[in-house]
Amino acid sequence: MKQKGSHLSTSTPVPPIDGQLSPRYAGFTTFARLPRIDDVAEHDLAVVGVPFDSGVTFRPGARFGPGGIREASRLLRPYNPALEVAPFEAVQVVDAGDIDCNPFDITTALGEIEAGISALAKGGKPVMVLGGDHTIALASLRALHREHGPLALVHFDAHLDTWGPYFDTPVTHGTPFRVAIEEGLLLKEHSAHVGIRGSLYSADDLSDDEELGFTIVHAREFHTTPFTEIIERISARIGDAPLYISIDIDVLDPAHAPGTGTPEAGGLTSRELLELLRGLRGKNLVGADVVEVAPAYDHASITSVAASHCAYDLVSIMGARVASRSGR
Ligand SMILES: N=C(N)NCCCC(=O)O
Ligand SMILES: [Zn+2]
Ligand SMILES: [Zn+2]
Repeated sequence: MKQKGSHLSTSTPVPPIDGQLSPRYAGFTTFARLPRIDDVAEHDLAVVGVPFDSGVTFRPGARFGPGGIREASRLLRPYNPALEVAPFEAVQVVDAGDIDCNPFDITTALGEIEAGISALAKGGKPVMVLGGDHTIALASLRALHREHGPLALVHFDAHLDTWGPYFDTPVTHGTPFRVAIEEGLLLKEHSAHVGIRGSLYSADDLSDDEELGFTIVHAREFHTTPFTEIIERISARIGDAPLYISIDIDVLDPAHAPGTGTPEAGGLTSRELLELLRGLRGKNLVGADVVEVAPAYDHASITSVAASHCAYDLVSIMGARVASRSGR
């Protein structure tokens, strides 16, 4: 059924469905009730789901992350006061649906995900990826590296994800950033992990990570270091490089994100994470992901709501940059 409030437009961006015309809990589920990619002639920024979780080492279920995040995103309103932008007004943001990827073969799936993201990013268009487990970040970095060359990375996570192979399998959700460094996808001196905590396999995990070139903002530093200083440190690290932000939702404390596969106590609050993202406004953000949302372990959509709000801020930052670059 054609939805009230949906329409095809030519000159101005097609906005999300208006909650005053069609209740926010009604109709087809797209991110923030945006138009689907097929509903518009062209897009400036795409949101895409990657329902893949064959790389997990503990609880499965992140394949249902895109659906959970989209459902929670119905509540989003068109104006983002924290960033002072109306992200869907100046540029055409679309929901590109989900990338079909093989659940039984990680290498095949990564190729499919990379191809899907590449198609959406062609010409340097920013992409907002909804995971999926953290394995998919590797495909996303490969795709965006093709467009932009080596990228700065800000990686929000409880885990380093620079471990080596598990069961002789080199690419899993515990390894994407090691492989990304090895493939030359990242600018080492401009990359950082934020929110790291929890038990490790050995003390070497930290020194191995340092040898790969990352810097770490540990979760416990949030107790001892002023928040603005942390933002400045991350911001200085990135500089003007093309930036990719990867958010593993388990960077949040399990109280703020119970719906995830490898939870670790002692994490960030959702307010802290959102403020960190907002501190990166104005950066050359070319792509981002929110991963590891596993709705089966969630309660009252706490995790999906947090993830959808992170994605909204990331879309706001990317959209504002596209708009200012094209004089819109
Ligand atoms: N990327 C996430 N969420 N977790 C990685 C955990 C890998 C491990 O426990 O060995
Ligand atoms: Zn993690
Ligand atoms: Zn991770």
